[in-house]
Amino acid sequence: MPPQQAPVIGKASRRSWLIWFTAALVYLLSVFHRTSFGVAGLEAADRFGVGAAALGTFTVLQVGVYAAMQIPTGVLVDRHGPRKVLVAALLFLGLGQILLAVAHSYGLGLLARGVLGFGDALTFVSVLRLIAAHFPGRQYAVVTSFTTAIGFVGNLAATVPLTLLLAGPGWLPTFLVAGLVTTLYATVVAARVRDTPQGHAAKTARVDRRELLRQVRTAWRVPGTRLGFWVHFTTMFAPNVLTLLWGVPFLVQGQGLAPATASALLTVFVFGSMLGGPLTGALIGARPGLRMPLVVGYLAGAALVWALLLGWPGTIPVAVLVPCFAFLSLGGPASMIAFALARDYNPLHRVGTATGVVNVGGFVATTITALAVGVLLQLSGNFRVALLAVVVVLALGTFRTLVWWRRARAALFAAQARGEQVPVQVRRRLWDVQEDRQVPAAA
Ligand SMILES: N[C@@H](Cc1c[nH]cn1)C(=O)NCC(=O)O
Repeated sequence: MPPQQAPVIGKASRRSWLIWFTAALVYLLSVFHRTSFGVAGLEAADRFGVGAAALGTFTVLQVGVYAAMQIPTGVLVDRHGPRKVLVAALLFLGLGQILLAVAHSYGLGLLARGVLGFGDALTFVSVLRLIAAHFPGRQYAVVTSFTTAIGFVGNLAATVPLTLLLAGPGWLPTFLVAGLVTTLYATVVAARVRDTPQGHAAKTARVDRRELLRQVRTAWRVPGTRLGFWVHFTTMFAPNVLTLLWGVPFLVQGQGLAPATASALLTVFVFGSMLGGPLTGALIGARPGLRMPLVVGYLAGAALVWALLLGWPGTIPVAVLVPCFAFLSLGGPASMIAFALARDYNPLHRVGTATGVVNVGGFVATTITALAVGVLLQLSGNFRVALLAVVVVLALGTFRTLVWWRRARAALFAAQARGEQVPVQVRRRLWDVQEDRQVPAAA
């Protein structure tokens, strides 16, 4: 087992904030590259000579690679430290974008987005691991939410500014410069980032595959990690499915809106998350006991929103769509609660792995739902029927979240009874598992 690192007590230093900011800019670049296909899609279709279905493959491939790489990323971060993994992330992101700049065939385009998805997958978990090492527990949620807010600047840069660059200098110079800048930024990260306030993480001995699997299994068995997985699964997939793939087709083909109006409506998700993230982070940082009530409140509200969207007779007015999307945009900030659970219920040397496990949840749910919506749309030709896939995944995720909330609480009661320190003090309720059926303790 790797040596334990001391958690930060008191306040984070100025140096830790600078290190975090340097790493958060990697996440900004990552989100910029991830979302750049949103506005480059039509030009890509022209360049590669493909239709809309083939374009959808780019998104599914990218999200699929991202999801598949989360657990390996967590393990890599715990073994080698976030600095090295962030440097690797920038090199893959840069290479992917440079390949895309010069690609003229669909095959090379797909390879480029796959490489880019690989680099993207290495980023977020590394930044969260860095935050866990550099900041005290009570600041974790708020610094994490600042990170995602910075990520949304990358998302915004990939909208109008990228459209202007593609229309002006064009595809090759735009993506080439974006790729080169990203690659060069790796030198800054290598020079400035430190894994822990003391320097680099203590070197861990080489561990074999069985030991790595044991590390993943141990993280997965912790009720707090499992709860985090289901919280992430259930809260963030619907905003993702709408913003990454089906939002524009639903609004244009299903609701008869102009493409420009549809794109403008989807920015509600960006601004909602940018505002909601720091608010949620500050709230749960100050009152960790509110974490699960907030998740359950969001899930109940999301069920109502989907009932309204899918049950609305005829065309849904924009005045209804805007508040509905604003509410759904809070799914991203709510999903950050999942990472706070992973951080609180795992020792620091396993936080990367647990974070990776949790992050698989939302992206697996996104991939499954995006594919299911496509299949149902093909079969029915009706968006209301196709989007029922969202409702089914929401119901499944809510059920599993409630099951694991109850189990995680039982583990907390058991730990409290043993006199152990627990992240949140909880009082037994009528619906809690009874004492004679307690499950093993978290962490
Ligand atoms: N929960 C998201 C981030 C988020 C926050 N607000 C809206 N979205 C997440 O898991 N992000 C991972 C990533 O790589 O972006």
